[in-house]
Amino acid sequence: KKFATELKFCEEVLAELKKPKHNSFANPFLEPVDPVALNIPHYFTVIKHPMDISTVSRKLKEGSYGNAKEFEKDVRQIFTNCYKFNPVGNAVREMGKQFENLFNTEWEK
Ligand SMILES: Cc1ccc(Nc2c(-c3ccc(O)cc3)nc3c(C)cccn23)cc1
Repeated sequence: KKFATELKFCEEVLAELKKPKHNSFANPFLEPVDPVALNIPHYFTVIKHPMDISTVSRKLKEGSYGNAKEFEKDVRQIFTNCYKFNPVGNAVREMGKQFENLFNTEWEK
């Protein structure tokens, strides 16, 4: 796809991920994980590439993504971080699964 239309699509997908109606499962992924607030001081020793939707949004606005693939890579980093840190059975892990499902549905449109 032409560069501009590719990034326009990324903006549209991001807008959908941020909609309040998805808040029940998207919430933990909208802002950077705060290890102090969450009392998980070891977070940055476990997660080498922190990522969240607000950071993806900023990078998209700043023109940091050369193409849709680079955008997708950062979004999927959010999911892999979630699954690496939150063990099976943890509620946030299940929220990550729901959030990934939403992204996959929008991304394939
Ligand atoms: C002791 C403990 C265990 C698990 C968590 N996970 C967690 C995460 C999280 C999200 C993404 C991520 O890559 C890592 C963690 N976000 C939260 C929130 C918003 C509330 C409660 C728990 N949360 C927090 C504390």
